[in-house]
Amino acid sequence: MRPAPIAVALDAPDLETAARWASLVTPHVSTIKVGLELYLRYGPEVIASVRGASGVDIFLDLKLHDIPNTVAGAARAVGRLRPAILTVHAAGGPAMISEAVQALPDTRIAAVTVLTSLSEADLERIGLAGPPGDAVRRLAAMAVGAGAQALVCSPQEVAAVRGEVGPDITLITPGVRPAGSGSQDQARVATPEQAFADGADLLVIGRPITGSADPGAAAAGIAAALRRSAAAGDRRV
Ligand SMILES: O=C(O)c1cc(=O)[nH]c(=O)n1[C@@H]1O[C@H](COP(=O)(O)O)[C@@H](O)[C@H]1O
Repeated sequence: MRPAPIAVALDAPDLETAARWASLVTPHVSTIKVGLELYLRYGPEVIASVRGASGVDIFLDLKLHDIPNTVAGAARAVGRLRPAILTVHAAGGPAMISEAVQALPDTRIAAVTVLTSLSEADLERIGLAGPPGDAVRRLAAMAVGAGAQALVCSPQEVAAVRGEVGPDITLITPGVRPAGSGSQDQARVATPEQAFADGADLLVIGRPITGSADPGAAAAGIAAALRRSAAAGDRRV
């Protein structure tokens, strides 16, 4: 059985916990995500620890955001870790995105549009007044024009973004919460089934899996729910 299109966010305080979560979930999911907490504490060695002997894809979520030359150098610096996906902030602009893409030809550069933790009220305070979907679509089109092969947006916008950028761009959605789970610090959320039905290619899920008493069973349960959705033909795009 193919692993489900889920990236488990290993937002762990220590390497042992991250490696344990990784070994529990990798039979069920395609991807594991290493973010700032682990990478800043342990550096590149964390990747080998969580990858283990598995063939799981590594999603390195560093959300790079700086001038183009600095981001190009940072992207080259992580190239030897062979991440399948590396994030940059779309708001860094087209030249920055393009430099990251050129620096790492074998990695999918994913541009983060509008963080899923931000509400419409937050966006107004930042100076992006209007529905979040408008800013997400603008940033998505700009990022793809600059060469990004993947985008990060909330599941609430994924169908609109798919309409904007077409079928060939990988759409990644955090802000995923199984029915009955609390949204915590996420503002724009939907269920895994909804995100998948609306066209997400990869669902980023952290605490609903890693905060469960049995992360392996939680990952397997969500993977099975996605398989049922796919079998029922629920995917609309
Ligand atoms: O780039 C990301 O992965 C990301 C972008 C975004 O807009 N929102 C977002 O939550 N994320 C990441 O997705 C994960 C979500 O984790 P949970 O909220 O625990 O499911 C975290 O590791 C975040 O860093």
